[in-house]
Amino acid sequence: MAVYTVLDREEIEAYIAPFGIGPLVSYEGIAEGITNTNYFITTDQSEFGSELQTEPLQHFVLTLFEVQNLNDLKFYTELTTLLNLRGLPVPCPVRDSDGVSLKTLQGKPALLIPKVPGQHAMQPNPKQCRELGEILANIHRACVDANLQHQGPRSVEWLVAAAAELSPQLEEADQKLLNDEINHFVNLHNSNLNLPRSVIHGDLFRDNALFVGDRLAGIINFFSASDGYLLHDLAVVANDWCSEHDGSLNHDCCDALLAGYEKNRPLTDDEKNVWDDFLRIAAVRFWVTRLLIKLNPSGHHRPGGLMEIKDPQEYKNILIQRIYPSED
Ligand SMILES: Nc1ncnc2c1ncn2[C@@H]1O[C@H](COP(=O)(O)OP(=O)(O)OP(=O)(O)O)[C@@H](O)[C@H]1O
Ligand SMILES: N[C@@H](CCO)C(=O)O
Repeated sequence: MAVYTVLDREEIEAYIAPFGIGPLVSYEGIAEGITNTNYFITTDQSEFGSELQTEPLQHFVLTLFEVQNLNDLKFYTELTTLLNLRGLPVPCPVRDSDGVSLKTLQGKPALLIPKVPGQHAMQPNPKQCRELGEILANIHRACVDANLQHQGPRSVEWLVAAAAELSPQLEEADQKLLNDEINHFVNLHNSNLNLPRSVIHGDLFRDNALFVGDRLAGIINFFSASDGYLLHDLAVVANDWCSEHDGSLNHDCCDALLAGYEKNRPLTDDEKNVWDDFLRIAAVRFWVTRLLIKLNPSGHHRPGGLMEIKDPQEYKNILIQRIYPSED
């Protein structure tokens, strides 16, 4: 569940009033998500629309941030507004008449974001992967053009320190797997990689995109966007969107993802040379974050309960399959 902070009708009505989005019709806590508190909000905008307006009800997501810091949220607003203005399917926070979007509710930072229609593609097809690749490339191009910069907490140094903390808690075989991969990554990182970098989404899993049929309606959850290799973003997507149950790569989906991406931003030769390494790095990164939560759940409490624990084994399987791909 992800309603850590419970809101009542009066609180929500008072919060949305300055945004001029019409009176509250309904609200409902969102069960999905693990980090923040989210509510779906429906308002009636008929008083603002013409008689020709066919859909007076408007839908939003009200997010209360349980962990993000204000600096990250200001950057999130700047980034999503820029991408939205570039015509990309990325919703950005609603502003009040003074141009303010970030306010507090129950003492926590909060944002009101238009709801994207559609469903998460939990079993994506190649067409959807291709579409995602095309849009991801355009997001990367927009970030490079705007020369955005924002430091995130998940640096190489963080990964090395996290692995060192985890290692003694793992079985011998897993310790070796983790330490070998970290060494492999550090060696690669120190080899003067000359790869394009910019701000990246960093967590573009299937539950952070919505499709109407095969059309990508929107990408959400840019809350941890920060500086990184563009190729890392693409590898995170490939691992989550293009893996079979045993972790092996679904080549139809992955080829479609890469073809869509390269239509709008061809990979450089240097990027192609390290693609397989980046799939491994992206797998280790999520194996580590999931292990950290699983092995230290008390460090991940929220006001209303414990965070959902995502399965580290899934990412260990993906990692093993990227190192030793099974025969097709
Ligand atoms: N703008 C939006 N439009 C449509 N649905 C949304 C939107 N924002 C959030 N949701 C829905 O709410 C769910 C939870 O949101 P989100 O993924 O941001 O949760 P979180 O707990 O903040 O993040 P995470 O689970 O990735 O750590 C999403 O999976 C999605 O189904
Ligand atoms: N997408 C992440 C959780 C949020 O960062 C995971 O599946 O491990």
